[in-house]
Amino acid sequence: MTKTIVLYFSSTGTTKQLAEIIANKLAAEMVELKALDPYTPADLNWHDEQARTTIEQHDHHSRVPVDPQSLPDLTGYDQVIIGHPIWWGIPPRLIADTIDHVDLNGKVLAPFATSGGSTYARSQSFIERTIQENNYQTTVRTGQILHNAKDIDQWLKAINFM
Ligand SMILES: Cc1cc2nc3c(=O)[nH]c(=O)nc-3n(C[C@H](O)[C@H](O)[C@H](O)COP(=O)(O)O)c2cc1C
Repeated sequence: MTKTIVLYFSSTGTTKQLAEIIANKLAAEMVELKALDPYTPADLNWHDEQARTTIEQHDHHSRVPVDPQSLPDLTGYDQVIIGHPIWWGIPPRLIADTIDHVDLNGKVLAPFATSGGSTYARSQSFIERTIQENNYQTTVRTGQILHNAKDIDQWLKAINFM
């Protein structure tokens, strides 16, 4: 039987809600990714040029450490779903650090996000580039911005996860 795990990062709970719906639908394990240095509300203020997330997200190819204790062992899983918010058009940079530190070789990876309006296109490129940087043999499905249970059903069917 195909085994799926859902990893998610969520700073204000929106992505978490969707990750929970997905995990329930697929009867999949779910794991929360945490920043090694947790984000404060001030860090998330995109109106502030000096806010931590503004600086991190504009620092190309940088990595933000994920808490290694939040990382699961992916041995035995065939399919990996990664959920995240969109920050400045792309995934939070700890998602790249996560990809660096879990072994995605041989897995099918399906990313999704929640956003205030951005599409998934730039995030898809970000995820695919990070997979290439790690030389993983990973099949990356087309990611999507998800809003509700209906979107989730459509997406999971489109990527052959349901
Ligand atoms: C620092 C920061 C930057 C953001 N940048 C974008 C963006 O570029 N495009 C967008 O559509 N939404 C943006 N958002 C909105 C979030 O993607 C959206 O609120 C998301 O659902 C939050 O998910 P979470 O509650 O799981 O953290 C940003 C939010 C924050 C905090």
